[in-house]
Amino acid sequence: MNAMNETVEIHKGLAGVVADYTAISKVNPDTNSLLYRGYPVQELAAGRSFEEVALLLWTGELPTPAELEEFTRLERSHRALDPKVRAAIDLLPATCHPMDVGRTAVSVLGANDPRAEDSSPEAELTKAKQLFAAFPAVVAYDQRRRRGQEPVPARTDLDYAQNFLWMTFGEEFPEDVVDAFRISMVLYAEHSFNASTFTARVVTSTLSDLHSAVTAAIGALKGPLHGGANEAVMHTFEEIGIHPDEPREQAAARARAWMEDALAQKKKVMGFGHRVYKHGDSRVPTMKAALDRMVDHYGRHDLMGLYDGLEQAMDEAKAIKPNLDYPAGPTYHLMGFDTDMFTPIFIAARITGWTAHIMEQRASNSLIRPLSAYNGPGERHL
Ligand SMILES: CC(=O)SCCNC(=O)CCNC(=O)[C@H](O)C(C)(C)COP(=O)(O)OP(=O)(O)OC[C@H]1O[C@@H](n2cnc3c(N)ncnc32)[C@H](O)[C@@H]1OP(=O)(O)O
Ligand SMILES: O=C([O-])CC(=O)C(=O)O
Repeated sequence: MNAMNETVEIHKGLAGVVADYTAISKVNPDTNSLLYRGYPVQELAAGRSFEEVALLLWTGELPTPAELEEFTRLERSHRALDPKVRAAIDLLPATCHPMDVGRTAVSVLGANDPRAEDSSPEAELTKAKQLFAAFPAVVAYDQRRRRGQEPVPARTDLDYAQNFLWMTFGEEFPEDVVDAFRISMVLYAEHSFNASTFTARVVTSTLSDLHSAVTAAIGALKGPLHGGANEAVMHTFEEIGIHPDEPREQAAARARAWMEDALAQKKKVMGFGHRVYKHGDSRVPTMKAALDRMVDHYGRHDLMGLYDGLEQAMDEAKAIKPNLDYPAGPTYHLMGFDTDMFTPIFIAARITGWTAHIMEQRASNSLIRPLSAYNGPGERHL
């Protein structure tokens, strides 16, 4: 049988392909920078709330005090766990991955939204805001039910980051911990045409609805080559062995040995490497600084030993740098999140970027449908 092999240039994984314009963010690997609507992400992480950053991504501008107040009111009034979502989650086994819970929750929210099929710009923005407000309760409820704990009702006197931690743990956290969490949300919010955002745009390009696009994006985020890497980082630390009282240098030495062995076996180590950044992820220094503060806060220098040991050994062997998932994973661990809740936290952050892209795609739509080159059997007949 003759195989057909069309000779065309293939862009495997769409690497290097520019698929469209976007005005939402600019990832620049040459200057190692990331701009949200023109603002450096480090500046936003230093001084802006996650609520302000969400509005910036959706509307293109930072909100006026009045706009922020209006959004704050709406966001705080949509924080409670929807009973229909709770009922759907309760039907899922505690053995399923929390990303499956997040995906199901968004799907249920969409099915119950009376404006699900209304894709006018006003309806889309409202749906984006409501999803932003509703999702933390899903993460909080899921972690608590897996631990056999009762849910903690949302509070309207706390900001987004404070309330997220409150609903998850039923306690108020010190300011530096809340700040590290807020910073992680800002850094995770948006990153141009990454795999999950592109998925959301593909779904939107068929003129499907916002919740369908976000549900699909969650599926793409789950994989360890994308968002799933933040929890995989913690699994690596666990495999190496976490010993809270171990001196930093000793932990570093064990981590180095583990990495040398992993690379000798040609393993991919999650939390390192990036499709676009080849000299380091623009967001890592800010997230690493937040992690350093958490390590001091919780007195867990053993974790920095593991962190440094892996990073140094990877750098020496392959010059591959950490991505945002590398410092984010241990940061969430120190705050007390269960490891498999890390990627659902990423959903909560990226809902902003995804929905901004859904609105942008819809405003200037063209069906996303690339071509393929055929390399199967030549024509044959029964
Ligand atoms: C928020 C985010 O989503 S950030 C990304 C999170 N994902 C991860 O951390 C997963 C681990 N990293 C990876 O798998 C990759 O670096 C990716 C998928 C992120 C980017 O990959 P690509 O741009 O396609 O690069 P590719 O996978 O081809 O790697 C190029 C080379 O570097 C190596 N490499 C890249 N990343 C890693 C890694 N994490 N561990 C070991 N080797 C690696 C590859 O094995 C390959 O080596 P080779 O040329 O000898 O075969
Ligand atoms: O841009 C990417 O390919 C992955 C990433 O870092 C992100 O989505 O934040």
